[in-house]
Amino acid sequence: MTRTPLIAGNWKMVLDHQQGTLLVQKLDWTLKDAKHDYSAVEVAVLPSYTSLRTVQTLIEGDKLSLKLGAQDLSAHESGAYTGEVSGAQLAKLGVRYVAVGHSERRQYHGETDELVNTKTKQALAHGLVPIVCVGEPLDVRKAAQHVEFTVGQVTQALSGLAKEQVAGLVLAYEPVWAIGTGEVATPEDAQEVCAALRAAVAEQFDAETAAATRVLYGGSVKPASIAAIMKQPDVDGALVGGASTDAADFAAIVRFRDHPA
Ligand SMILES: O=C[C@H](O)COP(=O)(O)O
Repeated sequence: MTRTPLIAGNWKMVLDHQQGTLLVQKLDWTLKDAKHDYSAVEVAVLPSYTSLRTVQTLIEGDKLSLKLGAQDLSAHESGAYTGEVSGAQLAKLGVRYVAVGHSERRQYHGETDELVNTKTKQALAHGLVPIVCVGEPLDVRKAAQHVEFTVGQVTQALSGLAKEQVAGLVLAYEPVWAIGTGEVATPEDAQEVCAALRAAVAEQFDAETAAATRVLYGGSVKPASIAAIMKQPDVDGALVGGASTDAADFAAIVRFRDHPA
């Protein structure tokens, strides 16, 4: 089973729509110059809600090959939920990917595994591809409980889904201690957990499903660290935060095949 690598840039709450436009234009030029084959390595950007429309217009108008993603969605279908954005609204805007259960949502907004499961189902119901994020905090890693912890998060996030749905979604392993800290998990750390998550999907669904599901690594990914991470057999891409807000760095990450591991 071949899994197309995915490099997704999560801009978090960093760029406004004008900065986002510039970034996408620079990224597109850089990748065009490098003759990037988007069918060989897929590229997505996840702007803030306020920039989605601008980036979508740019992608559509200039026929860019970048995919559009959102950073979150509401667990509700529609109605009186002030401040929330629904899966239907995102789908209408041409959004393809949506991050669900990012550790910053879990940490600062109290998102539970149950809520992550509901949001995953909402995303799928609207034809969006959820990027389901899991990862252990430092104390769990120190206690060597990281595999059990992240497998538990994935099992609950995927509960009640059909195997066809799981085959099409994306998991992202992001150890909390490596996010925005400059601490990158070693390629072997990333492989250990990504392989365990795939095995957990095989157990919960089946081997064919697990072979199709893409598993990303995230946490201080930089141009210098990506190639070794991508060499790992169970790592199918990266969810990039800080480095995705710099066009040259993000393009270099997308072009990981150009660098020696
Ligand atoms: O969603 C992205 C992750 O939180 C990683 O962020 P970072 O690359 O800034 O560590």
